[in-house]
Amino acid sequence: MNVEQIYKDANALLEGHFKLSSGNYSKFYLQSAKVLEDPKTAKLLADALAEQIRKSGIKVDAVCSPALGGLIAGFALATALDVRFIFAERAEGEMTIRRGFEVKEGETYIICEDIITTGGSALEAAREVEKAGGIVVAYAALANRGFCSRVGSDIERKDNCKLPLDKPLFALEDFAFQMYTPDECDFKEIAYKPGSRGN
Ligand SMILES: O=P(O)(O)OC[C@H]1O[C@H](OP(=O)(O)OP(=O)(O)O)[C@H](O)[C@@H]1O
Ligand SMILES: O=C(O)c1cc(=O)[nH]c(=O)[nH]1
Repeated sequence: MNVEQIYKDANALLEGHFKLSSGNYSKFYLQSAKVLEDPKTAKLLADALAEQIRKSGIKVDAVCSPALGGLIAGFALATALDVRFIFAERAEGEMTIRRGFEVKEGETYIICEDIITTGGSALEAAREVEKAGGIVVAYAALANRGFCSRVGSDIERKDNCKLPLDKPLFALEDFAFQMYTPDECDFKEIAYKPGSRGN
C-alpha cells in the first residue's frame, strides 16, 4: 500500500508554512481528514493497520483516540478490530475522558492517531486511560512523521519522540519531513495551524 500516494491523490499532502500541534514548524502537513472523507479509503487504511496489529499477537479491549484529528482513524481501527472505541478531548487545554465513557480497571487499550509527530497528543490520551485504570499496550497511527520508531521500519527514534520506549507503535508509513523548533524556524510568513486548536 502506498500511503503517500493515497494522501497525494486526496490533495492531503499540503505544502506551506505550518505550525504543528507540538509547537514546532514544518513545510509539509498531512491533512488526514481529506483522505478519510472517503469511507472506503478509511476502511482500507484501518484494515491494513489492524492486520499489522493482529499479526503482532496484540489483542486489546478498546481503542482510544485523542480528538480531534485521531477520531476517524481510531473509529475505523476499532471497527476493523471489532472492539469498543472511546476518545479523549481537550477541555480548557487539558486532555480528558468525558461524555460518560467508562474505562474499566485492567481493560487493555491501543491509542490511535491519524498522524504521530512527537506522539505528545497520543501520550496525553494514554495517561488519561491509565489514570482511569486502563492498560495501554500499544500506539497506532496511519502515518508516522519519522521521529518515533515503529514496528516493521528501521527508522531510528529521535530525541523529540514522546512515546514510551516499552510500547510498540504501529503505522503504515514513515514521512521523514524536516521539522523546525521555534528557534530554528525562519519562516517569513505567518505559519498556519490547520488543526482544531488554531494558532
Ligand atoms: O504527535 P503530535 O506531536 O502530538 O502531533 C500529532 C497530532 O497533531 C494533530 O492534531 P492537532 O492538535 O494539530 O489537531 P486536532 O486538534 O485537530 O487534532 C494530529 O491529529 C495529531 O493528533
Ligand atoms: O504534528 C502535527 O500537528 C501534524 C502534522 C501533520 O502532518 N498532520 C497533522 O494532522 N498534524
